[in-house]
Amino acid sequence: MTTSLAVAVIGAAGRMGATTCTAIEDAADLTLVGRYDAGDDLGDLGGAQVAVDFTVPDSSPANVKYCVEHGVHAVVGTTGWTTDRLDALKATLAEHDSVGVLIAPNFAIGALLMMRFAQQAARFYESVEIVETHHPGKVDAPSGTAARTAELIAAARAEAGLGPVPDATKSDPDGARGADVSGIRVHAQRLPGRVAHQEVSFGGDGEALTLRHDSFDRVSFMPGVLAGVRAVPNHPGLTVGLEHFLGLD
Ligand SMILES: NC(=O)C1=CN([C@@H]2O[C@H](COP(=O)(O)OP(=O)(O)OC[C@H]3O[C@@H](n4cnc5c(N)ncnc54)[C@H](O)[C@@H]3O)[C@@H](O)[C@H]2O)C=CC1
Ligand SMILES: O=C(O)C1=N[C@H](C(=O)O)C[C@H](O)C1
Repeated sequence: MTTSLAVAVIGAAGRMGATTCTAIEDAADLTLVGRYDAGDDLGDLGGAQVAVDFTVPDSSPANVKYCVEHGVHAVVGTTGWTTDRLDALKATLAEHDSVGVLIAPNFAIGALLMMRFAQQAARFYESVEIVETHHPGKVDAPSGTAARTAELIAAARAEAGLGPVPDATKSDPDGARGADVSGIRVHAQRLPGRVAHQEVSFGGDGEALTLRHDSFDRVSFMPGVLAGVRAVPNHPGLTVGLEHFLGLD
């Protein structure tokens, strides 16, 4: 007989939280034991073995700390995990070494593949830029996915001995060239009708390579979220990136 994994959702009233609650309810091997949103006391998290956090960047670290301190594994989709926040979480996890936390900038399988392909292509091209497009309700820019893609590309470029991306711009008072993330230009668009989209454009002598991923619906994130929920109890400590649970590393 297989036992069901008890799961709580934090941020349950939000766009991703609500979709996640439905996906858990529809999964035969998972039981939704708690829905929490802003202002709720997390209490014993309904007896959850795993909590999923889709809240806001400034709330997520405290929620995840609470989970770890209560022996509950966590799957985190919320963005905004700076190095300082990750370091603080690692310190908490060091005191609770049987607990696992997965922080995933993007749960969509195609987005993970796009990031991996971008990492592979990076060393072959002199120039690269990223354009991310999201719904106007998104509170952070650039997206966690774009920031992570830029960091992966920057690391691959450095390893290949590539210098800075050529750019003759001398005057840009309004920031038309976008954000500089680890030396990679990132541009963010916010448009109604969009969910989550990213294009990585590489340029070389007389050629271009464009990698594009589109999430047209939040259900695109659910197979990844559920894979993370099922795997995280077997991965104590901190894992950043769902790819590490999918054999993509
Ligand atoms: N990793 C991934 O694949 C994805 C990540 N995201 C990220 O997930 C986060 C949430 O996105 P959405 O659902 O679109 O936002 P949303 O604004 O629709 O939902 C956030 C929810 O969190 C609640 N909340 C705020 N503070 C809270 C607290 N302290 N405790 C409990 N609940 C709290 C809000 O009331 C709201 O219901 C964002 O950081 C977004 O970038 C979104 C989509 C996919
Ligand atoms: O806020 C969103 O919607 C999304 N957030 C994540 C991000 O910032 O990368 C993942 C996905 O892009 C959707």
